[in-house]
Amino acid sequence: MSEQKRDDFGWAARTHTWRDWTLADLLAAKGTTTVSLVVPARNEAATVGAVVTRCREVLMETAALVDEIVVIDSDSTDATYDVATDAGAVVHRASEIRPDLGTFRGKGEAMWKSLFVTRGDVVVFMDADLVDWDTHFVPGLLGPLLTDPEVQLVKGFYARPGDSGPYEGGRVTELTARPLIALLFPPLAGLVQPLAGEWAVRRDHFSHLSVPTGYAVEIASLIDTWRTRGLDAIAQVDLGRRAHSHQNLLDLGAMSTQILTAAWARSTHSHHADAVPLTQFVPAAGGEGFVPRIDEVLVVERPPAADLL
Ligand SMILES: O=c1ccn([C@@H]2O[C@H](COP(=O)(O)OP(=O)(O)O[C@H]3O[C@H](CO)[C@@H](O)[C@H](O)[C@H]3O)[C@@H](O)[C@H]2O)c(=O)[nH]1
Ligand SMILES: O=C(O)[C@H](O)COP(=O)(O)O
Repeated sequence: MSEQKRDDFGWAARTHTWRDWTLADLLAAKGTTTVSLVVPARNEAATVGAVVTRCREVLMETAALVDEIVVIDSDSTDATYDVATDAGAVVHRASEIRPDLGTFRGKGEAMWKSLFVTRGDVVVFMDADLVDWDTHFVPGLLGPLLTDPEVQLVKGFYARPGDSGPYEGGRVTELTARPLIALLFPPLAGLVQPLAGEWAVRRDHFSHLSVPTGYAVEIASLIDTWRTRGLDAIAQVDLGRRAHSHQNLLDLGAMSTQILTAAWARSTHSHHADAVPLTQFVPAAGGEGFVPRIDEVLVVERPPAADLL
């Protein structure tokens, strides 16, 4: 396979490593800019405590880079709320934020709702299920935003050590996101991890975007940022390595459906229903043969939060 680049749309110029900035550089560049770290979490009692504690100690107490750490509890049925509170985060239940706006399941919903309870000029998102990561993720993501006023959104990328070696992007990334980008949004093809949950964005920009309530929040934000602000508004930063807990393949099918729907809506087509019926096949009771299982995958989008603040 040829590794020659046909057209990288200038991604080399907007690709950085977290080592490009020291903490001292970033603290100086931060000035009066405020930073919120937002962690959407659904049933992450096992890992959210370490994410909050380590970020609080290193990024709030040792260095004043982050002004608040907010966990958005996304309909958890485990002890996520209490564990995150004990670790020192401000914790909100997504369903209790702006109850007048109703509530939907999903990660994008938690992130959209975070705009109503945080105050940072810059919002950094980080998954709660990280098991191999470090606190430099946050300064790394802030680097381009604090030093280049044109940048609106910064994606993290990393090696993802796994069964098929360190260079795969993840199953949905390789089987849905990359082919989709190649077909419909080729200028975004230079993104190493388009679905990374570790990314940062200016509040003023994110609050003007329509936000899918589920897992399409990442792909939608990238497409909409490129369309409204141009490619120079996006940067990506190598954060080293990261491992997380894995969903089963059938659940990733629902994630792919949400991503495809959001991309479809942003292509020349549009989709108006709130859910897409996804047929999957599971073993029949008794173990003989397979039966269809139809999952109504939620694909609702929230309007720009700026209209509702
Ligand atoms: O309804 C939900 C589902 C998930 N999460 C949280 O969102 C984060 C990421 O969820 P996860 O299910 O671990 O996602 P992945 O399978 O790892 O999916 C990857 O790809 C998704 C699609 O772009 C991104 O949204 C994810 O951040 C990214 O890690 C975790 O903290 C979850 O607890 C919620 O807050 N609410
Ligand atoms: O980024 C992805 O493609 C999804 O998070 C799935 O990742 P996984 O295949 O490593 O579970």
